[in-house]
Amino acid sequence: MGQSKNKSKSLMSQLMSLQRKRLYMISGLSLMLGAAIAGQAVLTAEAVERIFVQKAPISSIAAILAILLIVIAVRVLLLHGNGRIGLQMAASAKTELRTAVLQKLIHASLPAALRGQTGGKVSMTLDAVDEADSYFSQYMPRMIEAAVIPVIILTVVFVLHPHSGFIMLATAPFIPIFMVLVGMKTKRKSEEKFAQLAEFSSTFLESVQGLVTLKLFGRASQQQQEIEHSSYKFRDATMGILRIAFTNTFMLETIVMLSIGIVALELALQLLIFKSLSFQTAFLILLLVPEFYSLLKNSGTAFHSGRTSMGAVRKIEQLLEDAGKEPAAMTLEHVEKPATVALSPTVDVTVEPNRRPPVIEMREVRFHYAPGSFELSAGSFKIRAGEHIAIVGKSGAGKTTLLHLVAGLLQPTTGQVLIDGLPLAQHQEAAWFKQISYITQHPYIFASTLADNIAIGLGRNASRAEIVQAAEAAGLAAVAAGLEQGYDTVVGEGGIGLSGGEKQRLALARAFLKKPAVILFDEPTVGLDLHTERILQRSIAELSAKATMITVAHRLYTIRHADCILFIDDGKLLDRGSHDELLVRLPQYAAMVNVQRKGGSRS
Ligand SMILES: Nc1ncnc2c1ncn2[C@@H]1O[C@H](COP(=O)(O)OP(=O)(O)OP(=O)(O)O)[C@@H](O)[C@H]1O
Repeated sequence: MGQSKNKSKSLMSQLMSLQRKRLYMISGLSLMLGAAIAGQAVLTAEAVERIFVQKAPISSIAAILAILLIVIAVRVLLLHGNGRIGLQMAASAKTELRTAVLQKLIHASLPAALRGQTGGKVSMTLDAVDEADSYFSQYMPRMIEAAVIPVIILTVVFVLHPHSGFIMLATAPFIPIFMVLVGMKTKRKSEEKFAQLAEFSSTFLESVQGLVTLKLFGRASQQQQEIEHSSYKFRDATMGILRIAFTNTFMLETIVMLSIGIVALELALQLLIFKSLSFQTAFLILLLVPEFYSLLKNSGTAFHSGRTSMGAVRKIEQLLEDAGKEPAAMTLEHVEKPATVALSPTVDVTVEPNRRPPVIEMREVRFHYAPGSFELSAGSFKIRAGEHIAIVGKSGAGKTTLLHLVAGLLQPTTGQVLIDGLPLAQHQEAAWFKQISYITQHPYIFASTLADNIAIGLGRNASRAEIVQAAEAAGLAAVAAGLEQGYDTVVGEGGIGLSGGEKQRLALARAFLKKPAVILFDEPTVGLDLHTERILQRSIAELSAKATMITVAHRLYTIRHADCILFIDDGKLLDRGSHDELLVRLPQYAAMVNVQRKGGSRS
């Protein structure tokens, strides 16, 4: 807890150190502002003295009034300047924060990226970062003003009339003491509020995404209640903060009023009873005292919003810490999408990979997601360059986990994955991802045109000719031809939907553009129509002709044609070898093949 508090400070202080120049500027402007406030009071007192006490004609104070107007204008400009710098600080700090959050999320390891709820992360990235605004736009400028200007005012008052100065000095600390007490409570409440907001956003997002499923299972109204409940909790947390804010303002006003009253009473006594003070001095002090307390009061209000912001920053920091907990694996940014099916003998186009396929070696690899949970023990084996490997085993055996270890999306708990003899962790992440295509069962389609979605396969801008060529090789050209705007049709969210087979062809087209040296392929478990399956089979065969291919295989065809089959059972690599070898020496494999044959799996 104590440690996390320090870390919160360090994130804030990191942000503050980036703003050092602006903080100096605010300090400088605040000094001038203090001088302007004192000057305005002096000039006003002088003018009032001349007109009302000395009964001088208005014309005699024309010069004073003119200077007073200039001083007021300067004061307004200085205030405006401080406000602007505050806003600039907030804008740049928010950019830093948002960039940090997005970078962390993008570069998080697979388990870290999947941890937590999407809606919560979205609300954190957008709302919590926005909430940090007031720390920079309000809290810091007001705090600097409160540290500089009251000192100037106090000095003037002490010079004029030390008694009033002592009263101000004695009453002023009540404001910061009160602020600290309230602030502590506000920060905790603010953290609560963000937890509630994250929960509310997650519930809402889940409900929208799973609306069809919820309706089909008759859970729509129950989910509605959950949203309602979640929104009430968020409302209560917000109201809790507002309640503190209102109480805070009321208490501050009371303290300020009492303090001004005490100084005014003392001035009146000195002026009327003891006659130890001139009207001009008393009036000047009376003008400065409200300025003094109003600055402290403003800093009190700013302190409240500053604490709220700190709660938000603390939440962001937690998110950053969570996302950074697994330094292990590489990022998801280059992960490719799905496709289907197995090898086919009809290869008629040569796809030259970007690089020579590497030798992949597993050395005593073990992995677990969390201590005590599922453990994968993959042992040691080598995948030769250009070899076609099938990973087989029951559902939940650990096939996808093994694929992710090879891809570098997960890092072994013990042991190593070596690429061309060098540990994967020592390879440049971007360079490694450039070599691989990961074709999952559920390719992600971005809300953009079909052409843009294919072009993702290439790190640079792909030409239309390259896109069309890749689409043709993946059997997607016919799909594009059927669309009204062809390759410029918007697909994904907000555009037209694509069928499962079309999505897989799109994923393949991306891979054709990329020309990977290693293809990781999570074969679809669901059947596709024969035509689609043939197209995909041919495309994948073409793509893998000169690449290393590792398939989580479900089809007997794929399994039988693999150079080597890895059989995994309950997290253990039981055996590896060719189809014929395993049939003879591994009864579990023979049993699985038997089941597949009986099940009529295409072979
Ligand atoms: N992110 C995760 N955190 C914790 N456990 C996980 C995670 N992902 C998978 N597991 C667990 O690891 C085990 C292996 O999962 P994996 O996805 O590798 O199996 P699989 O053989 O690919 O299964 P399937 O064929 O059904 O896709 C399962 O028990 C699963 O519950």
